[in-house]
Amino acid sequence: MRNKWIDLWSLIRAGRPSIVMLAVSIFSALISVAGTLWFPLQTQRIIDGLGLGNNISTEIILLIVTLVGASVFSAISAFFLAKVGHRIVAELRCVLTLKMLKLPIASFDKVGSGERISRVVRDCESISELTTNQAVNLVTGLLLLSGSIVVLVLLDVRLTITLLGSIIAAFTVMIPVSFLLDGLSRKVQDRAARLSDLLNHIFSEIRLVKAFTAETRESQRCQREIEDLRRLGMRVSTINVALEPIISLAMTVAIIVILISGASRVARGEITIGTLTAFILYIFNVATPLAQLTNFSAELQTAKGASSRIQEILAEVEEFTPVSSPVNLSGQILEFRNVAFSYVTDQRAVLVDINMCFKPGTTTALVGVSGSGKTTILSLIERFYLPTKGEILYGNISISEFPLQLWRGKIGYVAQNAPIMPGSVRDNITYGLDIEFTNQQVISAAERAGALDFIERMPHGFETLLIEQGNNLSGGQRQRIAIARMFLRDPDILILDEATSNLDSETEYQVKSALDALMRDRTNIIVAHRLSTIMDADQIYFLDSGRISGVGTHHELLTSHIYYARLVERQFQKRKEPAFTEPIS
Ligand SMILES: Nc1ncnc2c1ncn2[C@@H]1O[C@H](COP(=O)(O)OP(=O)(O)OP(=O)(O)O)[C@@H](O)[C@H]1O
Repeated sequence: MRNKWIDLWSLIRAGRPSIVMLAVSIFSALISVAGTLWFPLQTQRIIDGLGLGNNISTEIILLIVTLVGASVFSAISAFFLAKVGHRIVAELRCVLTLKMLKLPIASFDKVGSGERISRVVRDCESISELTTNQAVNLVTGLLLLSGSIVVLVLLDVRLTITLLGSIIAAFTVMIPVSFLLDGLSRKVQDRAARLSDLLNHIFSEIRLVKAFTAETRESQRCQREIEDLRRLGMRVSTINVALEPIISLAMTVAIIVILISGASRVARGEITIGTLTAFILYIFNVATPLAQLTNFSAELQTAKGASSRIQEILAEVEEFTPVSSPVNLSGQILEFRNVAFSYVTDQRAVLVDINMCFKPGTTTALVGVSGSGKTTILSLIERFYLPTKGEILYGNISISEFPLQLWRGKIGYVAQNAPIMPGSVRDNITYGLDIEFTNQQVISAAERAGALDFIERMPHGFETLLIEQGNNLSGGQRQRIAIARMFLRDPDILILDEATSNLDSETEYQVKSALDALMRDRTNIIVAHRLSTIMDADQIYFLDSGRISGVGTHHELLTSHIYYARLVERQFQKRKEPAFTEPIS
């Protein structure tokens, strides 16, 4: 079990709080608290002075200066603490985001993106709440409480005991209620997060929802969450509604108790009327910090939970990358030697005894039924995962020995759905490339990818913003943007996960010619779905349940591999009746 205090403290330290700002803030808080402590005493002097018929104008000016000064310094203190707090959170969010980006893909298989977003947004916010508002309250509250008690004891011990007794009695009632409230508030937070997760899923898959006319079903699913949230919210409000009269009743009782016992002592001449007034004013100086401290303890629990979750992520092992590259990373043979692989989330063997060879200047197609392990092979080449057994070699050196950035920089990956990142067309074409490209280079890449025409027709050309997931682009246009990116990247190894979706013949022709140009003189590895691609390949690996069951050219496999022949017939000659009925694997 991790120590939550250490987790929280190390996170706050990781946020690199400014010592100077903290010092300014605490110094201002001290001045403000001194003013707040002083003003009841000043009021006492004014009242007692009035009773004695003294001139009190200087005292009144002093009171005003004290009150205004206390407020100004309280604001300065709160401002600087807030500044420190926000810096801590911003720093934490950056550290956490960078850390998550450095985690291996396997880590994302275990924890979904929704939960990760919640760590960066919500958990960091809890720590922000603690380090900004709550820390301000804690510092000023503790100072005010201890200072008030000292002044009260100096003024009158008996009345102090009466005042503290009545306030503590009131808080004894309030503390369990506020803990109940805290538990409920946390439930509200969790349910709100569930609702936002659900909404996130629904809206990111809005096409699926609409295609299956599932609007009513999804809206009912949301309604259930919204209803639960409403019920919880109502319970919080009911308790709050009950708590407020309890607090004001407790304060009234405390004032009445002080007034009664104080008045009798004034009558006996043991204290002045000014002292009694000061005591009444101090009730607020004692009660307010106590309420703040109760709140602080609840927020502290939330922040401790949040910091443990954040620390869990920070403790995860990042992708391994050696620091130096021993060889020239170009034009070498890429080879799989006895590779086996299983995903950590599912111990099943996904790849078994894979031996493959990809030569520079050739095109290799990976073919097989869905789930046979083609994409997994691409992921291993990209080093998204490490083989469970065996080795992947480049120029006879294990690819795990190359610095990750250098290795991935040699590879160009055109994914099936050609993902688009938020930003302009230009940003997307130059995505992930460190070198600055001239406009002419970007235009030429777009032209070679067959994308220039449609980009120029867009409202702002290369500066047109592509909305989320490239929804303002067609599938073929997205692919051509991805191909243009590859022309700039100029990789040695080109990996293509061919789109399964059908493009119209004109677009397919454009994409194919762009790809042909891109593939020239590279090591091309294609997960192939189109017959034309397969026929053009120099060699084909046929995958069957994670094993290679055939290798050769299209014509060789057609005659030697019955499953290949059947797959070709079934997948690519769809107009004909399938020639067989039994499953392929
Ligand atoms: N992230 C993952 N975690 C666990 N299992 C996975 C993961 N990705 C894929 N698998 C499993 O590994 C096996 C091979 O999947 P893979 O995606 O490599 O197949 P594929 O041949 O590319 O399929 P398709 O042609 O449908 O894309 C499948 O059984 C799949 O369920």
